[in-house]
Amino acid sequence: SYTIDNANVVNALQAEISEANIRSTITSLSNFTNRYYTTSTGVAGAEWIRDKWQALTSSRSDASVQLYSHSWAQPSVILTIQGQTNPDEIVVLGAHLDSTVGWGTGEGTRAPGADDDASGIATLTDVVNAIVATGYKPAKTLAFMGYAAEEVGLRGSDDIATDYKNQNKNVVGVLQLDMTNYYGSNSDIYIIGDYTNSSQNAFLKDLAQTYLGNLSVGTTTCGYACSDHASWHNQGFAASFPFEATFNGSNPYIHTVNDTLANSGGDANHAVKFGKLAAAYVAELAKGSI
Ligand SMILES: N[C@H](Cc1ccc(I)cc1)C(=O)NO
Ligand SMILES: [Zn+2]
Ligand SMILES: [Zn+2]
Repeated sequence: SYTIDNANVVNALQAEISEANIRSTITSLSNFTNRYYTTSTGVAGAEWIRDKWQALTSSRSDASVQLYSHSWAQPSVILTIQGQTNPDEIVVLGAHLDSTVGWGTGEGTRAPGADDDASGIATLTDVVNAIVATGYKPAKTLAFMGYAAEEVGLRGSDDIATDYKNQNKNVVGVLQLDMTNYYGSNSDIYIIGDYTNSSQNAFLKDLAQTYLGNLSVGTTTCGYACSDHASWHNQGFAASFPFEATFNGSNPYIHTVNDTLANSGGDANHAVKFGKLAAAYVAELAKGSI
């Protein structure tokens, strides 16, 4: 069951969420020629995230960053922050680090993937920064994950979710961020209703009402396994996916060379909302203190 009683931590984390930080990370990631799962720049993009998360958490003895190898070139990246009192309970926050322009993407193909999904990686990265800046120590373990090869069948998250299930890891909740920065519909945040957990979705809505009262929250559905949340859902874990818009209002430039920051409005203002929601999710699910 979900409780909302850690406001001092939520407020402190939310105060650190920065449009400039998120925009900077989106820019860095979309500057790789592509982040496709089989290319040298796809591997380099994953290593850039590993280095970034490592640098952010270098002062934290409770944090470690690992590459997670797959059967293809591009690894996934997992940052683990050990829980202080309930370390066996794991809260997962994920986004995918690969990009594509569809069939024929290969070495040298331009695929910036600014919204899909540099925006999700950048949003999570700023939550990590907020955790370090505030000195927040979670009661439960946090696992921040950058998934490889989402665009070719949710393959990186499928490997990891299956592995965690097989190891009987106690994942108490999963939050997916895929496309957070294109403000395409009337409401600010849309909670995806399929391949997700309905009670965790209600918790997200409560978090938004409590801590993001000025924002409007809607619901929508994908109609298929449209991002990495489905990998966790399929293994029986509670997954949720707050999304940038309705299906029809979502970013029309994705999977093209035009998925750029400029075509997402040129700033990270929409992504900030998801950073603040993710911060509330962390503090109220993983609990702990500053
Ligand atoms: N299909 C997804 C993007 C996507 C996700 C949800 C909705 I509603 C519409 C579009 C993708 O390309 N993920 O990488
Ligand atoms: Zn995509
Ligand atoms: Zn995506």
